[in-house]
Amino acid sequence: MNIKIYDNTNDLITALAQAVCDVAKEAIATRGQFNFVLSGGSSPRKLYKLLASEPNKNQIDWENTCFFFGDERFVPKGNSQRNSLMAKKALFDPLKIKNSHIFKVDTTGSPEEAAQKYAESIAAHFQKTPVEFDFLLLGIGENAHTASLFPNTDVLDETEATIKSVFVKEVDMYRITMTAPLINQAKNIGFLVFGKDKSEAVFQILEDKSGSVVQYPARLINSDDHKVVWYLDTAAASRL
Ligand SMILES: O=C1O[C@H](COP(=O)(O)O)[C@@H](O)[C@H](O)[C@H]1O
Repeated sequence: MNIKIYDNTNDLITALAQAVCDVAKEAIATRGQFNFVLSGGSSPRKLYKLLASEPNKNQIDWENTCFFFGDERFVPKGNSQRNSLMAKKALFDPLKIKNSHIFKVDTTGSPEEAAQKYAESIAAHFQKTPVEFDFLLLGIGENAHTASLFPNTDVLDETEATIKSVFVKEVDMYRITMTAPLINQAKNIGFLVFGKDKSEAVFQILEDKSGSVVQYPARLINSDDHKVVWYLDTAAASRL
């Protein structure tokens, strides 16, 4: 298991930003493109702002970077709950990223249609090559969900590497999410987790042997694999 623990959030975010830059450089040098999956919620805001400012912004060739979302809230374009809106403000606008490089979830149809269209746009981008993102960023909730893989939802049983819609009773809304098999195909996965409020979930996911993935969905992400790195601050790691 690959767990990195930092004294404070700033050190954590700085290290994670450097890891993103390193993967981006390697991906662009070898494959000509960096495919970067963003997470939502509030935790990544600081990371996005750091990536969009000196010196990090000059380390990545943004012209050859494409952005995706691990999950999205099924709400209309421009709604303040959208994960893509936070990324727009913190990352895309400051870096003047072209719209054609941002793969957003279109929520104009039904949730099922949104998931299908998103899966199709990703497949079209990768053409005939395997859908393996270069860096896939994740967070967790206090209930151990990751992306929109929430406890006790059917999408946890999905065996196909794809995009699915799911109604999450807990938050009373539809979400569009990458399935665990799709996430696990990524070349590099980074969990960004800080704060004491997440410490119990971190323990349940990484160390506790009781319960199941149905209760702690982030366990579906292969933590044994060296490509998965947990970036924690001491507060989030305090139960380990
Ligand atoms: O619902 C979500 O929550 C998680 C964690 O968010 P945070 O606000 O606690 O950082 C996030 O990773 C996921 O993308 C988001 O949709």
